[in-house]
Amino acid sequence: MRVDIVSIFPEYFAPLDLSLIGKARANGTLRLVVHDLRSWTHDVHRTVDDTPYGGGPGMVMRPEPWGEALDALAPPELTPPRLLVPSPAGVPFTQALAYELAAEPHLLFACGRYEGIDQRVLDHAATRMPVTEVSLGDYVLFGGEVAVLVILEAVTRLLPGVLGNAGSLEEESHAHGLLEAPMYTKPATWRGLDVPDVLRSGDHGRIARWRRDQALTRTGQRRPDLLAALDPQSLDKRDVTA
Ligand SMILES: N#Cc1ccccc1Cn1ccc2ccc(-c3cc(N)[nH]n3)cc21
Repeated sequence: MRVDIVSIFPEYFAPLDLSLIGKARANGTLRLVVHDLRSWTHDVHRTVDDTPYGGGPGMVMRPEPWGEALDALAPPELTPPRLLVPSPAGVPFTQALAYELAAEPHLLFACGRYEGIDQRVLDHAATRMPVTEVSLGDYVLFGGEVAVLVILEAVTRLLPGVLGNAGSLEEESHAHGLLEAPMYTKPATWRGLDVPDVLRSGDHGRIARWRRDQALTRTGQRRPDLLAALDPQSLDKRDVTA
């Protein structure tokens, strides 16, 4: 997968040299390049923002540098990338969207700052590539960089070979639309607290049922919205027995 990120704070992405994302870049699974938006400015002050039409607080990112950056990174002769623009006004970022993005050959992230990017940048880009404004949640960040770090981590871990044990993808939270069951490791007793006996029973069928029950209980308690969204077909008959 190719990933391009455009930001006025390219140093925000230094963490992408670390850990499993760093390994994915080193082995070629992830070809990631971070670009400084100011590379596409031409004035002595390298200006990227201006006052908003219609008045209001703060500044808006100018369209010209963004237009030149997207022209350079998504030239008409190449297959267009999918443009992702973090925004408080975006669609929710979910595990389902992470899987969708993990199947894309080329992602292009536009990190806004100030009060956002001039809308015409997104409108013009949408005439030649898929554009998705994406939100991490109902709160407001300073800019898109933190959101891109989150999205990239969620997407990269889904790429083939990045996670050592692919099985762990199957059982984790949101993999089946449920929160995952509680996890335990040694010692069997810690500060007077025991690991549930079933997990030490060696009965894998019983353990799987216990984990499923725990996942359903947790999801019902913490995220009833997820439970409501579950396809009833995905709940086997044992899930509904009292
Ligand atoms: N836009 C905007 C905006 C609008 C009003 C006030 C502050 C900002 C700051 N900002 C500039 C870029 C940008 C990118 C993503 C987020 C963002 C995403 C989520 N889920 N929360 N916040 C915020 C961003």
